[in-house]
Amino acid sequence: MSEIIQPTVKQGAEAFRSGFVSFTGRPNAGKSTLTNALVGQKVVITSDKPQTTRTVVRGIVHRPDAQLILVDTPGLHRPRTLLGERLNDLVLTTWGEVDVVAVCFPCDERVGPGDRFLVTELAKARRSIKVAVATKTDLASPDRIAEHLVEIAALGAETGIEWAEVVPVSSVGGDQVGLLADLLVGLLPEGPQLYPDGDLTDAPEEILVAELIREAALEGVRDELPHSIAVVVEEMGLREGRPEDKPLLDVHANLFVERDSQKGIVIGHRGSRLKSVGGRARQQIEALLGTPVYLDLRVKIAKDWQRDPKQLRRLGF
Ligand SMILES: Nc1nc2c(ncn2[C@@H]2O[C@H](COP(=O)(O)OP(=O)(O)OP(=O)(O)O)[C@@H](O)[C@H]2O)c(=O)[nH]1
Repeated sequence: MSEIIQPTVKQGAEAFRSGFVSFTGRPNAGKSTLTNALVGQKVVITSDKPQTTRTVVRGIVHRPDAQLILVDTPGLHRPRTLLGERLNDLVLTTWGEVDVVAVCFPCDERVGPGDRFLVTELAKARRSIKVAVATKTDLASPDRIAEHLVEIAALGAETGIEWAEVVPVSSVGGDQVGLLADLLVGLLPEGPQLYPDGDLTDAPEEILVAELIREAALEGVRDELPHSIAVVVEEMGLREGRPEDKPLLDVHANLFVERDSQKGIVIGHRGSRLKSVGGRARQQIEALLGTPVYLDLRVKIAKDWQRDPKQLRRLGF
């Protein structure tokens, strides 16, 4: 899935364009949902818990005239843990490498200090073109959207950023998503196709599967617990000796929490919660990979892993 093929330049009246776009914005701004809406399939997980995104995952939009590679970054925030610092570093590095940075400002929230912090940092990344996206327009009145666009323009002026475009969209309603794709393509440099037709992401399957399990585990948990959950796929492979028309994919995964008390919550009364998490995750994995799945999911404690460099490495950060 992840191989980069030899560049081929597609022929046509208009030159083919290709490049990288990074969505950024405060936690919960709708970046992951927008990535999936543009790709047309779920390639990154989403949730209503802030700071869901931890890895840089790429979604790939294939068009006859262009290839748009979307880089989904964690939300930038004032770091409180070592994990927080690592995630912020990842964001700053990404901004220096992409062609376009698109900042998401959710319409159901005012432009605020969190946005100002982020945009002030972004202004330092001089190389990339900047676009503003007003997300979640389905949650706001036309008047509120208009006001929001004015606030976004003012923030640009205040921080010295010149927005190449300011685009209102609703990923859930599918509103203006196509227009946003057109505008982004227009900002990309001319270049060859970078990924094979049909590839929608270059994240390894183990990562996608771990993320789907984490997404299922995040549903219904509160407070600090979402941040304490990490999932690692230890082993994944087709079970041997199965008939060719009845394959079964074995997935062995560990779900880490930071404390004993959290383990109890995740497992639930007599394992009920873990069972439903496993069931939901299994359905999503089967939908993604198109094979029946046997999911062996175990809960383990990695004490205070968010603050421990050794544990962070082990969990892939
Ligand atoms: N109504 C509505 N909800 C949306 C829209 N886009 C995203 N959401 C919701 O907003 C929440 C956050 O969306 P995500 O896409 O996970 O946000 P994110 O910016 O990637 O979040 P982090 O990974 O935490 O930084 C989820 O509950 C989404 O369903 C939209 O266009 N309309």
